[in-house]
Amino acid sequence: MGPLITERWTDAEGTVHLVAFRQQVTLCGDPVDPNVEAPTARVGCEDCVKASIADYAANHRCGPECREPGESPVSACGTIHTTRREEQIPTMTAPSGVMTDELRQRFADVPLRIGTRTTPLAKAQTQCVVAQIEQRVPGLPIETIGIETSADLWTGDLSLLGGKGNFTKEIDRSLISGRIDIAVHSMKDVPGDVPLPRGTEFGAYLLRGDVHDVVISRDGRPLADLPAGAKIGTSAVRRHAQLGLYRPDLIIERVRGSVNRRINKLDDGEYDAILLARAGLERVGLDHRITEVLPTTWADGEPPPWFPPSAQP
Ligand SMILES: NCc1[nH]cc(CCC(=O)O)c1CC(=O)O
Repeated sequence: MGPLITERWTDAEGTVHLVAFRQQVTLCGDPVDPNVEAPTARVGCEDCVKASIADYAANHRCGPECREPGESPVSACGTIHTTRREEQIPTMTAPSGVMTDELRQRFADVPLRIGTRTTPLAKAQTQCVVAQIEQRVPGLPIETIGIETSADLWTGDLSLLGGKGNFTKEIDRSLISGRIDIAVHSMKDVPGDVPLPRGTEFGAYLLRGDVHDVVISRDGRPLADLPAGAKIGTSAVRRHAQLGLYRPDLIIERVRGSVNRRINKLDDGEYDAILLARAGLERVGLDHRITEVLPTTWADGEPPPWFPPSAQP
C-alpha cells in the first residue's frame, strides 16, 4: 500500500508533489498522472515541505464540513477536536510551534480542560494525548474531565441506541458548550457518515498503533483449535462476519463493555474466547493476555486474513 497522502499539488513545471502523512515528507515525482497514487517518487525535498506547510497554513480554511481527501481520518487512532476555527492549526504537517504558542498563551492562567470517556482504555488514550501536549508545552496546566456517554450508560444492544455517535455525543456537547477545551475520542468511535458537530473540528491525531485483532481464549487454544460450538464473545459486525467465514461452527455471542469488563466476563466463564483489538490491550497493559494475533495478510492455502476496521486502533 502506498503512503497516505495529505496533500497533492502540481508546480509550474508540472511536477506533482505529495505530502505523506505518517512520514511527514514530500514525495516529489516527475510529472505524472495526478490520479496515480504514488508517482515515481523521491523522498525528501525539504523546500517542498516548507513551501507546502506555509501554503497549507495560509490557505486551508477548515470547517466541520470540510475534509480534504488527505485528511481522511482513516489512519488515525485518536483525535483531538478543537473549537478554534478562525485560523487553522496545521497540526498534521506543520512543526508544532504554531500550536504550542497558542496553547501557552490561551492557557497561561486557566487549565486546559480535556474531556474523555471514563473507561480504562479511554483514560489511557487521553493520557497519551496529555503526554504529547506536556512534551511540547512543559508545565501547561491540564485537567482531564471524565464524561460518561450515553453508550457507556446503556448496557443493552448498541444498535438499539442508534449508532456509534453515542460514544462521542455528550463529550462533543461539552466541547460546544465550553465546559471542556478539547475532546479526545477513539477515531473509530467518531461517526464517519455524518459531518462533525458544527463548531468542532479535528485538531490533531495520534500516530496509529498496531491494527491487529487478537484472540484471548480461556484455555490458551488458538481459534483454529477451538472445538465446534465454542462460544466466542464479540459484538462487532465486522468480526462476526469474518469469524462466520472462517469458523462457521463456532457460536458467536454479543459482549459489551470496556476491554477490562470483557476480559472479566471471559474469566468468569461466559465465553470460551473473545476477539479484541491488540492496540487497546497494549494501552491498558493487558497484552500479556493475548492468545493469538490474527493475521492481516493473505498467503496461499492459509485461512482468510482479518481486516481491522477503519481507524482501529
Ligand atoms: N475504542 C474504545 C472504545 N469505544 C467504545 C468502547 C466500549 C464498547 C462497549 O461499550 O461495548 C471502547 C472500549 C473501551 O473503552 O474499553
